[in-house]
Amino acid sequence: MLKVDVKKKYPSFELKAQFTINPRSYSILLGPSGAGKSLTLRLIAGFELPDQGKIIYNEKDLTPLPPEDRPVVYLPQSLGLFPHMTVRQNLEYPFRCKRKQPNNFFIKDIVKEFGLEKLIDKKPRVLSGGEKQRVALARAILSTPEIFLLDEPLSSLDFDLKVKLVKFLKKIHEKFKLTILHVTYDPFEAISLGEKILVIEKGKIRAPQDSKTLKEFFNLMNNLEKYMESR
Ligand SMILES: Nc1ncnc2c1ncn2[C@@H]1O[C@H](COP(=O)(O)OP(=O)(O)OP(=O)(O)O)[C@@H](O)[C@H]1O
Repeated sequence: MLKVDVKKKYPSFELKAQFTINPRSYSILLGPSGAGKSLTLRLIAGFELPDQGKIIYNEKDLTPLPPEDRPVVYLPQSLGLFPHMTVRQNLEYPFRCKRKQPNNFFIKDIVKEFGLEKLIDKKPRVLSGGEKQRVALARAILSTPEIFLLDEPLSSLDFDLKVKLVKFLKKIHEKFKLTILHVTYDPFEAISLGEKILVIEKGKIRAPQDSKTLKEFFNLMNNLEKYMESR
């Protein structure tokens, strides 16, 4: 289990985050722009350090560890694919990073699962938004982390593609039994994917069992129908 209990203060923003993530669960951190979603992920990944508090994973304190020693992968909004490398080279990167020979059986499996066969020798600049998302997710899986931190992974996609990738993420989550924390401002993504939805507003995360949050959650569900109709 991942336990987050941290505070971080900037001159114009303060984050107080206290929540837990269960193993193999799909959790959503839902909130508007500027609420502190990316900052929360960056604290868990170790790219930022908290002013107070700790991040504990399976009884181990991750707080003093550098990003490379944490059992997490952080998938940024920009995806971080290497533009000068082909899809294959991007997928091999997690192995090279750990100074290991690429596991070609594992790569082949993932390429098939993610439908990347025809893209394998292409460079990221010629891929569509959805294809880039799939390559980035495939590469994240090949790095075999224990926790996936996905920062608005579907935000740049049109609605039809988003629906496809939502289904795909669900399938991948179930098949590989992943622990995912997915950040979004989109209630559709939250409700479609989240087994647990944490709501963040102005740097404060409210636990899902909190009644106000639940009320908001049900309002979101009611709004979902209207949202779908409006597309
Ligand atoms: N290194 C930093 N220095 C100063 N302020 C920061 C820093 N990092 C984040 N902030 C502030 O923290 C607030 C939350 O930023 P964050 O990127 O977490 O928002 P977000 O919820 O992910 O928004 P978006 O959906 O637009 O990406 C912002 O007001 C931002 O200016």
